[in-house]
Parts: sequence; structure tokens; C-alpha cells
Amino acid sequence: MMNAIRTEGLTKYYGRSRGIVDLDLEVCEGEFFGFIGPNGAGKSTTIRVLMGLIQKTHGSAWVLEKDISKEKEQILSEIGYLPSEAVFYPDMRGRDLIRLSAELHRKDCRKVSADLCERLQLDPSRRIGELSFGNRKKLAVICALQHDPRLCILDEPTGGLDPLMQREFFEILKERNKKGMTVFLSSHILSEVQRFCGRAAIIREGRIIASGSVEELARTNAKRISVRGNFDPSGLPDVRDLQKADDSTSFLYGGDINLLLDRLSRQRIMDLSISEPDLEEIFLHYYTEGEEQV
Ligand SMILES: Nc1ncnc2c1ncn2[C@@H]1O[C@H](COP(=O)(O)OP(=O)(O)OP(=O)(O)O)[C@@H](O)[C@H]1O
Repeated sequence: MMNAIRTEGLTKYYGRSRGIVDLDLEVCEGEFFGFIGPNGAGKSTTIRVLMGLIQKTHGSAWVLEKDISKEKEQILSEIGYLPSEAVFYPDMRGRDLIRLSAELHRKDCRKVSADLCERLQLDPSRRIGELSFGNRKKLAVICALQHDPRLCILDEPTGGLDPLMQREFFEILKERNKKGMTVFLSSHILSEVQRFCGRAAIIREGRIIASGSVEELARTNAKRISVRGNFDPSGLPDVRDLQKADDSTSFLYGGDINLLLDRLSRQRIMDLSISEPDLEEIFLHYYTEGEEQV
């Protein structure tokens, strides 16, 4: 299987401050891949290095099996890119930018771009400076997709799009993905990744802390334990996200269930529930792992 993106020990420092450290990433051609992490984790840095917009500090990376340090031009001609903050010339009209970006790809994209404008409800005759943030985003989406790229790299694409437009946008991506386009979607919105991506990597503080199928990432042995009555789980192993209210205690528990039952049996409690944690809680656990725990 061909790799759409591969990195080996990819590292970027901004002076002495950390951008990304030792990133190993593998995205196969045809995947809908999620790149998820909190603000400042290093998502944009990774993408900018892959795009050749900034220089890596060390490590290696290939996009569509081409070395980012040696074959930048070829890479750019085959991919679509949606930057997180699109900066455009304010006096230009939307359609001029669309044409300019098509010319860069030396392709007649008129039919596709007209179709995209209609689906995303963008009036391309307006001047860019007069467009709202969401409408500029649509323009960037059209520029990223009109030339039918093999790989589309999207850096937090949905900010600014209203729910209806988000739905249409993902519909377009899904259709393209079905026809073979690889999607690399950076996001801090978990539900987005969960709904559309097959596999994902989680990045925190510049490092990949987990990767795999979205289902796999969501799987864990931990259970959500909720106890009504007086219960103190301190001393039990692998207790996370402890929440205490007046007469109830709730936490994620990943330790031996017998230890827990033993402790519970020694206290008078009024009610107990044991349930699967939802994906949101699991990601929260990935995000906060390594920080001080209760
Ligand atoms: N030009 C820069 N100069 C110095 N440090 C930078 C620069 N750009 C990014 N950083 C730092 O690199 C780290 C990673 O930032 P990056 O923008 O890649 O994160 P991100 O995951 O894309 O976050 P967000 O969701 O907020 O866009 C942060 O600590 C950030 O402060």
C-alpha cells in the first residue's frame, strides 16, 4: 500500500521552543485520517513542515512518497491544502483567486469550481476583503479541492463554517474520499474525527501519544464508576477524573475490579453504577495524561 504521508523522527524547533518532536506518522493512500490535539499541540507546525512552508529541524518526511526536502514542487502540484488562517489579497475577487490557484495547477478547473461554489453557496464575484470569515474559508476550500488533488491536507477546516455548511463540506470530502482522495484532517473537535475518520493520531505537546483506528483509540479497560453515598477512592490504582459532589463520587477506574469491589464492600453506599466511558472522556484522558493526576 502506498503511503500518502510518512514521517520519521520529524522534529521542528522554533529557536529553542518546541514545535514538534520525533514525530512518526504513517497515512496510507485512500485513508480519511484525523490528526487531533489541543491548541498548541503542533498540528499546524506538522502540516507547515510537510508543505515546505517552514524548514524541519531534523528527521525525514515523504508526501505521496516524495521527499519533502527534495521534491517540493512535485508534491505541491499533487495536493490540496487548506491553511488554518487563509490570508488573501483583499481587493481581488473570489473568482480571480480561484482562477489563479487553478493556473498554478495548470488545469482547467472551471466546472469543478463552479460546482463547489454552488454547493458551498459562495458568490465568487465578491471582493475578498468584503467576505466574512466563513466565506473566505469556503474560498480556501474551493482552492484546495478544485484541481482534484490526490491528497488533501486540511488544517482545522471547519472553524467559521455554520453547521449546514460544515455538513456540505464533509459531504464533499466523503465523496472525494470514496473516489480515492486521501484526506488528512487536523482538528481539535473530537466529534468531527470520530464521525469521519477511519484512523487518527493524537498529538500533545509536540509528540504523538497514540495512533490507530478511531475504534481502537476509543477502546479501553477503564470504566466510569459512579457511587452515591460516602466513598473515597484514594489509594486505589489508576483512578482518573475524580469528581465529587455532595453525596456522590464519580471517577474513571482502570485498575483491578476486585480491588474496587473489596473497597466498596467495606463502606455503606446507596447506589452504584459501572458504565463504559464515552470517547470524549477517553480523549480527555489522552490529553491530560502525564499531567498531575488525582
Ligand atoms: N512561528 C512560531 N514561533 C515560535 N513558536 C511557534 C511558532 N509557531 C508555533 N509555535 C509554537 O509551536 C507549538 C505548536 O504550535 P502549532 O501552531 O503547531 O499548534 P496547533 O496544534 O496547530 O495548535 P492550534 O490548534 O492552536 O492551531 C506551540 O507551542 C507554539 O507556540
